Amino acid sequence: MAQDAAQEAEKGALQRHQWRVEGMDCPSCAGKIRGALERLDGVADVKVSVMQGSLALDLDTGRTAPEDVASLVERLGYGVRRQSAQDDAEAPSGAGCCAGRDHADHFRRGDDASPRRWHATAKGRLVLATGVALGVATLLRFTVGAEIAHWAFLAACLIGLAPVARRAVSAARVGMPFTIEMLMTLAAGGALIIGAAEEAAMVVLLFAIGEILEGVAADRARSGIRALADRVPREARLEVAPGETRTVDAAHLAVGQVVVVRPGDRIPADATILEGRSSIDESPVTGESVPRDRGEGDEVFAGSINHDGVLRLRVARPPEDNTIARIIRLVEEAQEARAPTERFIDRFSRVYMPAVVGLAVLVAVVPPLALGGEWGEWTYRALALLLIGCPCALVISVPASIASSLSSGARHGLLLKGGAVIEAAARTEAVAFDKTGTLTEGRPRVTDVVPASDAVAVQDLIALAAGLERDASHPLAQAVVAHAEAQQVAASRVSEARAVPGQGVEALIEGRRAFVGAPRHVADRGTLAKALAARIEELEAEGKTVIVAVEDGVALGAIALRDEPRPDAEAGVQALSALGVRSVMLTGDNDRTAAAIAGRLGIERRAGLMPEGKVEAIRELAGHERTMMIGDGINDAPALASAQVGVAMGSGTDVALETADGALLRNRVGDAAALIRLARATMANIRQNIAIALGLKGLFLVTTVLGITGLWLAILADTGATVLVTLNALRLLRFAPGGRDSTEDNEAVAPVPAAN
Ligand SMILES: Nc1ncnc2c1ncn2[C@@H]1O[C@H](COP(=O)(O)OP(=O)(O)OP(=O)(O)O)[C@@H](O)[C@H]1O
Ligand SMILES: [Zn+2]
Repeated sequence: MAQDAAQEAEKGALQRHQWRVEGMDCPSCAGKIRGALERLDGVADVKVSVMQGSLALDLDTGRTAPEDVASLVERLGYGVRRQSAQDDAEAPSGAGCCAGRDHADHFRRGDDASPRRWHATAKGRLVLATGVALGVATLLRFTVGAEIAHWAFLAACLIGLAPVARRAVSAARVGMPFTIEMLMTLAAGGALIIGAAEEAAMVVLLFAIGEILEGVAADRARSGIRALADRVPREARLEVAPGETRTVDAAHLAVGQVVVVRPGDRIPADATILEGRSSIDESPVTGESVPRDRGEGDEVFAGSINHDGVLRLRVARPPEDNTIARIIRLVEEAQEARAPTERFIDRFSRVYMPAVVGLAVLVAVVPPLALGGEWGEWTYRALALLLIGCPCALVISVPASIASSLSSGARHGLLLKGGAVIEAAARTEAVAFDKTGTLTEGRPRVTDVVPASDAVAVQDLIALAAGLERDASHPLAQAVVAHAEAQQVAASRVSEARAVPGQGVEALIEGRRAFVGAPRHVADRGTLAKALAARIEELEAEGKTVIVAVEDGVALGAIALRDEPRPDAEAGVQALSALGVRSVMLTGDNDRTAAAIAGRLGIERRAGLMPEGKVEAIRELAGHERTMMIGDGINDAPALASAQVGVAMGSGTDVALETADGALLRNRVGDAAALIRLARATMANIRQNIAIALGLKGLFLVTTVLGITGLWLAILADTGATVLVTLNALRLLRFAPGGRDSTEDNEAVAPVPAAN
């Protein structure tokens, strides 16, 4: 307790500060910044996000000034701009486009993240300058002669090397001697000293080009997800008076405001329809390409396209909390979440760099001393080895694949929260589906009403059931109430209604005890006539769910309901078994009903499960098979959490987006298989990338020590590997959930024409 208080007091001195950082291309950049800042006095909880280009940390300004943080980041070679401070006069007045409204505007516009033309960046100018100098030097060699050209090459090398060396020294001064910049500086500097100026200049140029290419690749993966934000229109037609609208900035809409959306326009905010009916294309948000019919009271997502009707909408969420904004945020966060493989690579490269430097020293020293080798020759080989120690390709191999994969998935409504989840999903052996709302539409309808005897009127049976179910939220309850309304039967008055999870509803009706619910739970509460029981079994064998209404210890009759399987449920289960993945249906429904449905879909079943029983069933499955649980996210959070991977199905439910490991936004059973295929494709891609990176390194390590390849081939191999690895990762952006020949899915990804 006392310790807590002390920590609190200490925390009181710390304040959160944020910056935007430009020029970070890979996790090693983030690592460098994090490492350097963590060594500063009075700094805690440093968060660097490569994808968002942001830096946040807790700072005790008494010990380190915010300006010192910024200047350190600058010295490491990055552009930096103060974003916001919690409460102070230091906030750059008027700096930035939108102080205070940062998030809303940035997620939509992504100005800061949008790539600048490469030649306008510091790195771009460096490449141009070095390239021109190198060209001039080459020209001089063939005209004036080698003597003067040597000095020109030296100049070209120094032009390119100076900023790199500065960054290397800054990093070394804050305790990080082993950086890529340091390797470059040592190698190129050493080459200059042994008189290989021409090659040194070439190496510096190739290194600079490689850095730019890396940045381009990182931007590609980034813009894949940023593009989603552009689907929200910038303008909205705000209703200012009945029948009168004014065009306003959609980023400034507030909850409760009313907007009008014309046919063909995009919807500017997550909203509820007040008036109008239209077919709405939600593909920009959920990836679902079949438009849905929406009317009064329905919710719509920002970014969806309104096809045919004029809609009046009430804004339901502020712009920065729109579903699409949350999806983007989630994917960006996921892109930072490190996979186990990635952590391994990180640790590996931390050992790898010093090891190669050590090897280089040995190569420079041992052969000349022990074997009488020539000093110049072996120094040269050692310098080339230093370049091979650059782990760039290796370091970006995993995150590049994961970033592409997550972007690609998000565009098809397949969300996974990070690399660790992808790894787990790829190894899935069994998928457990919740029945209601996941395998089925979740909209049961009453099909049969069966009174227990002629003494009971159908109307009375419906009235009793509807009275009991009136306030229950279960889909069965809603179906019964809807049926009563359609039949114009007034619900009976009940009191003290109480839902019994997994069983039904109990209540009092004029002082008598009443119940409606599962037939197997009737026994405790009353008697079920033989004939009725037999009829119930028949109905259940048809795949219907039957509930029984009991009053005063006597079952008055049964109501059968049917919940249709989703149209692609059977195909979805088949797609999974084509991947070698077993499917199991979990349900609270009775076994006969479950068997009828499972038989149609070709899926295994566990029926009659109470809510806690589902969790147990998952634990048991997950105990001997890697299990993915797919549920509608509404009340199966514990079951989702018990599986290796918990995936929520259904677009827009907050629970789905926030609590599960992943989500299928398109309400398609087939997307379970698509998710696993994407995860497997990603893992295969990662393995290829590691093989490319390590393979090329290994190859050139050997050829360098043997003296077959020299300095510039070493750096070319490094740049080449980096480019290959990123290009390979970008292939994942072309993933099609329905398989290679699915054209329909490609349409869903195609850019939709802007509405305004
Ligand atoms: N409000 C209710 N009215 C009538 N019956 C109910 C109600 N709630 C539960 N039941 C009965 O209990 C059974 C199990 O309900 P539970 O909510 O556990 O499963 P479910 O959500 O309907 O199905 P699934 O497990 O497939 O998603 C239902 O099939 C039904 O017979
Ligand atoms: Zn890098």
